[in-house]
Amino acid sequence: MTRTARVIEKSLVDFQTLTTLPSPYIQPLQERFTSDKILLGSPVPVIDVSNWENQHVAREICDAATKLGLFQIVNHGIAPSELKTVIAAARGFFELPAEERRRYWRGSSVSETAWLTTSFNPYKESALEWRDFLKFEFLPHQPHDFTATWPPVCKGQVIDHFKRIKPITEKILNILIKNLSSTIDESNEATLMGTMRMNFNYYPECPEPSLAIGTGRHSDINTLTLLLQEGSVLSSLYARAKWIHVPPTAGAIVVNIGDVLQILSNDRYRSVEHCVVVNKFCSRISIPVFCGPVHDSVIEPLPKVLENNNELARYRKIVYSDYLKGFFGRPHDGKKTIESIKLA
Ligand SMILES: O=C(O)CCC(=O)C(=O)O
Ligand SMILES: [Fe+2]
Repeated sequence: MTRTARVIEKSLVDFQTLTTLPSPYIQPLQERFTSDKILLGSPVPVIDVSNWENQHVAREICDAATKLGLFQIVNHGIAPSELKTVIAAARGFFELPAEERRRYWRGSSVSETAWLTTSFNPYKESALEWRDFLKFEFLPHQPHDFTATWPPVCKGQVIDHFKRIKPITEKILNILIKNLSSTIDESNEATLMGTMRMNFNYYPECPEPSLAIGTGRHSDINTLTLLLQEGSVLSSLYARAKWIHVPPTAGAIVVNIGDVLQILSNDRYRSVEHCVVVNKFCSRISIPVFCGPVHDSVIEPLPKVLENNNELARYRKIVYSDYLKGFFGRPHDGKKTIESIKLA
């Protein structure tokens, strides 16, 4: 058995007494995050969504989706105490004894819709990511009791968080699609929001953070991600232009545009490349909720967008399950997946 194989059989959380970074986690120089790569003075928009009907709010959302592909929302209606509860539930899971956590290990999880793993794609990566994650899937056509096998330590909080996030996701998607002179209807609903997935991402303290990466550069491939994050400047999310810090802000939710919205809008909206840096002294939790297509959706620019603007599709059509295979078949690698279906 190789050293990499041994490492990925257990969670990072079980390595906590290390003083140096194990070699499988050492990133090549060009992927390490150094301060000269950070763009200062270019703040991520923070949008107050206390009144969804306000035209100004819609304009700010569409503007941010067009320019950076990422923004934060505040006054969204989820109380700070409710957000803290779901973060605490995630920590509760990663603090369970190893043998309890192992029951959910990918490939042998006691649940078909919740599983734990480490890094992103450990068998394809030349350097591993410094992160464990527990994924929960809300897919159509599940038996009504599909959450029964989820970890009792966090199950209730995951269900509650999902119920609170879902209507916010729908409101943002409605605004973005309306701005394309289109509407959400039976023809596109399953593509825009047929599935929801939630991660508990856990980034433990890292002995040599400057050599590691928490989550490698990528854009999310779904439609829209609503992410709850804790952290600090040195253990946090960064998004591209150069790299812009996405400051953890109490009560705020990060919204990021995924590839499917970029494709559907024929490049009007931009999916945003992002990555996560890790820290020597504090661990970090983030909880993204990924809203996306059902697997058999055909992804292509919306006919209305092409028609209204008299333009040609910039992407070839693709069934979402094939798009997923492309993304999950390689390490995190910037925007390679969307580039692979771009028409010349
Ligand atoms: O931890 C974060 O802030 C972001 C994680 C992320 O990009 C992802 O899970 O897709
Ligand atoms: Fe992401």
